[in-house]
Amino acid sequence: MTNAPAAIAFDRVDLRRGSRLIVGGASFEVRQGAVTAVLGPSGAGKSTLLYAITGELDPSAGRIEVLGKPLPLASQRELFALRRRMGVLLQGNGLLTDLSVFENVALPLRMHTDLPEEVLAELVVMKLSAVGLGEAGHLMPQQLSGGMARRVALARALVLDPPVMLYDEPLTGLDPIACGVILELVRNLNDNLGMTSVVITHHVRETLDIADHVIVVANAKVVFDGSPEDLTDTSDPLLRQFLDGQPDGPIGFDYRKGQR
Ligand SMILES: Nc1ncnc2c1ncn2[C@@H]1O[C@H](COP(=O)(O)OP(=O)(O)OP(=O)(O)O)[C@@H](O)[C@H]1O
Repeated sequence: MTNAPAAIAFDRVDLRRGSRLIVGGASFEVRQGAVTAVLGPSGAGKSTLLYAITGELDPSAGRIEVLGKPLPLASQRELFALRRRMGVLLQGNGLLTDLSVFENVALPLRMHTDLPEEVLAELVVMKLSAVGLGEAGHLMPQQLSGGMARRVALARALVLDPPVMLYDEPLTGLDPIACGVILELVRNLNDNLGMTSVVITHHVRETLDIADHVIVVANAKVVFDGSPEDLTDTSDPLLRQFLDGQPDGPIGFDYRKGQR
């Protein structure tokens, strides 16, 4: 796994919002085929990294490469083509409440392909089955539990067979059992569909169990880049504060205008 080529590479990347540096000098690689967890305290810049990967936020310095393409891309057309190759599961599920589960999952296929209806239906049912909801196509979003809705959103993110899946806080609002189901799906889908996965999360312990590789962002920097085992065993005071959930330590929680 560690010798697999990089699906995503950051080289000394600075990300700003206005003049404010959110993440500075970030260098790391996401290996093809791996599940990479991006961890860090609230407001550290994890979602900002995701926006940089999807090309929604251009770096103010450094180089980003995604699936062999250096960002920013030359045209909107190229950017849309790249985005089609990235499945994104956002914090809210973003299901359309007036469409059935089937139609929600079918939406990207209807927008981006001209597949005949029977092929489209087969693909939708296949993806719903992959998340354990093969017989739920007729339900409306209001009839779903939180965990089921998250799985429908996942099926929709997967329906165009993206080589890369990006998950932003996929466990928010779910009970421990539903969290376990989602994390198991992340791992199994990654392996069975031959994908590369990036999981941004606050759920440190649970996610370390399924991750191959971990990046920790804190104090506007990448402060750890390594294996889950090395993170768990670390004696670094900043990482220990984060892992053990201690309120006092090297990680600052104050918002300061113009700095981090
Ligand atoms: N569009 C924006 N304009 C200005 N500042 C922003 C914008 N989006 C995020 N920020 C700031 O960037 C910082 C990092 O935010 P980000 O959402 O990346 O953190 P995070 O680590 O994902 O946090 P959380 O875990 O709470 O979701 C925050 O201080 C936030 O206020």
